[in-house]
Amino acid sequence: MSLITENISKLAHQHPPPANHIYAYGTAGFRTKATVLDAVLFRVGIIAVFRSQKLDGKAVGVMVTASHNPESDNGVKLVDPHGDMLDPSWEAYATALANTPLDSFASYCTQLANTLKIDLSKKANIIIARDTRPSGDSLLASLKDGIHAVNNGSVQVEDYGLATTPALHYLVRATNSKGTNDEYGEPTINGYMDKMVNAFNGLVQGKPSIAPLKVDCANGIGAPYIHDLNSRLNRVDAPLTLEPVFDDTTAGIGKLNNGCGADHVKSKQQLPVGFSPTPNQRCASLDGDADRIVYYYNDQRGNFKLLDGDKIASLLSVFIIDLVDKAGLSDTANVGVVQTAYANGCSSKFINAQQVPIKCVPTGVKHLHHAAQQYSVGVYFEANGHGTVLFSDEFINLIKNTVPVMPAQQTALQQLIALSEVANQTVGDALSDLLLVEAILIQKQWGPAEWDGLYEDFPNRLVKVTVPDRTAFTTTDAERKLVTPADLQKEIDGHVSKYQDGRSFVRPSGTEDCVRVYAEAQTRGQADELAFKSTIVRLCLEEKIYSDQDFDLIQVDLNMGDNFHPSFLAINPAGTLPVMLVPNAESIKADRPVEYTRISDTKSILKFLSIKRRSIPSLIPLPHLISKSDEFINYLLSGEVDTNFLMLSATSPSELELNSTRAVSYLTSRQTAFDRYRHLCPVDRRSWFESKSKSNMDILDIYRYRYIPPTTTEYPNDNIPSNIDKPVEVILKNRQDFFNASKKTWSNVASFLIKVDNELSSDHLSNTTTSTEQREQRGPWLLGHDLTLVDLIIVAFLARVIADINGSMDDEGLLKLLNIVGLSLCDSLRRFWRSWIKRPSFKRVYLERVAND
Ligand SMILES: CC(=O)N[C@H]1[C@@H](OP(=O)(O)O)O[C@H](CO)[C@@H](O)[C@@H]1O
Repeated sequence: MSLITENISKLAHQHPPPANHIYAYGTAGFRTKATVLDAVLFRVGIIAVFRSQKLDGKAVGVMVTASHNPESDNGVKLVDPHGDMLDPSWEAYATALANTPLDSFASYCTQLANTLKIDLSKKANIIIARDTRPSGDSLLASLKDGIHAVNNGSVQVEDYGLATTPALHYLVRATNSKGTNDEYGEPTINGYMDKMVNAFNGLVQGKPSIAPLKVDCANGIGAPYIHDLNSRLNRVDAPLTLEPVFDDTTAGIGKLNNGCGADHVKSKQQLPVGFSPTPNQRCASLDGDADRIVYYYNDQRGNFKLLDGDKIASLLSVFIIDLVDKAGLSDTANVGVVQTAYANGCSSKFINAQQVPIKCVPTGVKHLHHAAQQYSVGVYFEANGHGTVLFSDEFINLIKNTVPVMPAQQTALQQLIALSEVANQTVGDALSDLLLVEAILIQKQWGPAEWDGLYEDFPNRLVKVTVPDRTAFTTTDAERKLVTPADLQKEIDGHVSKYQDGRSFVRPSGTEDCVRVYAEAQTRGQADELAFKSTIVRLCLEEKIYSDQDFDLIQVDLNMGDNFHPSFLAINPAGTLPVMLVPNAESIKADRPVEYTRISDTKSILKFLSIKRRSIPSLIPLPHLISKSDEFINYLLSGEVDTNFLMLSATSPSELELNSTRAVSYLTSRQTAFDRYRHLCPVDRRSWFESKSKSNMDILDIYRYRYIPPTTTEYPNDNIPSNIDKPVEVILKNRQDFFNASKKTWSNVASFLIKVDNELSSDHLSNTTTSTEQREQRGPWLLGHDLTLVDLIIVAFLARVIADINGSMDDEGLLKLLNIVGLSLCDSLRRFWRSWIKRPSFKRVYLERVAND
């Protein structure tokens, strides 16, 4: 037996493994109850030395942490010399070593060293650190025992004590690259902080400050780091201040990740326990080793709003793609986003709409990291907030060597360089992500609601299911489809097909003994997305019994500004909905490419649909009632009671505040669409496009600047943001005009409802006065017994306005509307509404979606 084998054997016996325990080096290294980890840590010490020796003495890292798990857990993971995760081929050796019986352990080590052709006399360099868990100290001692078991006198250990996981990754890369052409930074914690903070300062220099950020440190190692970061940021005129909370790192009192931290916030979709931020206060939570971060806020109505890894990736990718554009590099560089199956469908839709490619990979950061390396700039994030932005070496060379020809290009290049230095290039890093997000928010002067407004998440659920054997579940297509158990996927598909935009998948967890079931569907707030005029057409299709085979229904997402996309403008240059394309029969018969006729005004579409289905009762009014019908239809389509404006309207400062979240969200995503599609807009539509963009921006400004007090003398001056780009008088005047226009529109609604109610209770079938009884019998529709187009238009209007005031599609909903506009009674209108809500067409267009919620 060699001296080393003897030494390993002797020390291994001081760290015996517990009986009947199987360990696996999973997505996050070894992770389990701290009480059964002693032997694992010892053995990881040995594999770390082997790894370093195999790589000619390059430094490898060992981090002792169980990240977001409870305080009683612990874990360990290895870091390769470039600062990334352990090479997957070595995960199997680590697993084998951890599970080898004590008696054969020393000989297995020698055998493994032989197989891997490791020269045990070579030097090794190990960098270690741990998080704040009470078990950390003794586990670190076991790790050191393992390292020294292979010590031939040339094994170097650098112990950084308490550190975050990403800082350790940084230290490993910085140590190995020191003195080379690719020097990553000073290999100290100070160097790590300095690199990020200096680059951040460059990004925000001269920008006005934004509100302080509350940072929940999960009572973990992030706490001292956030305090340190704050003191580094805290210079005169600093645009950012951090306010740490949950920063008690006293070990052993059970506070770590308990009721706080990123995992609590993300998985429970709740604030940390006992934390009550003020409305619109920007907050962030780190996890126990500060490699994850999620943001959130409570809106004005007290609703909790999560800004998770998907929202962070969206914010970053939009910002970066814009800089790459401005730097004149869009043709040479590719920006991509990497997500997992857990990414919310809306985030993928949003990112796709920015023409940024998305790659979906299996869960686990190593997969994301690897895929992101394929892009010039790869943004990767798990929905849980673990991620970063990778800049390829070629791209870094490109931005450093491009000679700018314009000041804007120079700024963009400088900002890209700074971003690449703020972003941790080795692993997801809560601190670095925080600085990236904050730099963008400072540049845009955005609060959380504006950021949140990029898109609205599909509602979703993530459920853990304990099964007897999770290995029975195997998947394909980046874990989005089950291969086994047989037929389960078919069943899932069957369920999913019943939901619009539904998506669901089941996969075995890589870190816990369970399978995870994820589901999302487009069920909330759909009424908002429904264009009033488009639902009239859908009602008409239902009333005239058109089947699915008769038409293709394509939904255009107004929330995302899809109606300003060049492909939509090619169909309808007016950018309005609905629009109908009717294939030209001659072209079909002549067997040439099908030509279409476009019908883009609601009235003509309705007439077309009604006339084409003659066998079914006509919706066209009798000739002598046409002018009456037109009077109502023309009014509703005239814009006097514009439903899109009503949705955004506010008649007073308090309503402005109350509506701000929804309005800012809607207006910001539209503004993003304008900015995105501007250069693609056909020349002859440019001035129209700009006027649309301007009126959108004007209303957005009214909401964004809602904090500016009406008379500046009454309030302290610091209530006025220093970055406003309009004179205060103009802002105040626009706001007042907006209140007036809102009041006028709502009063038009009231007058219109009274008019409809009067009309419904009058008799225009004959000039003779009818008794009340006869009136009751004359049918609930506006023109009498027969349902006509005007009824469709009125009910679609009612449904849209009721949805916008969060009313229900029943009697209560109408009463709520009547109450808001100050009307009572309106019996005939209520009867009209009740008749509608019973109709199958109404149920299909409005209620089936709600039922899915
Ligand atoms: C749904 C989810 O959040 N899964 C987490 C969790 O993996 P599972 O394989 O799902 O247990 O832990 C991993 C390691 O921290 C993390 O990368 C991953 O995102």
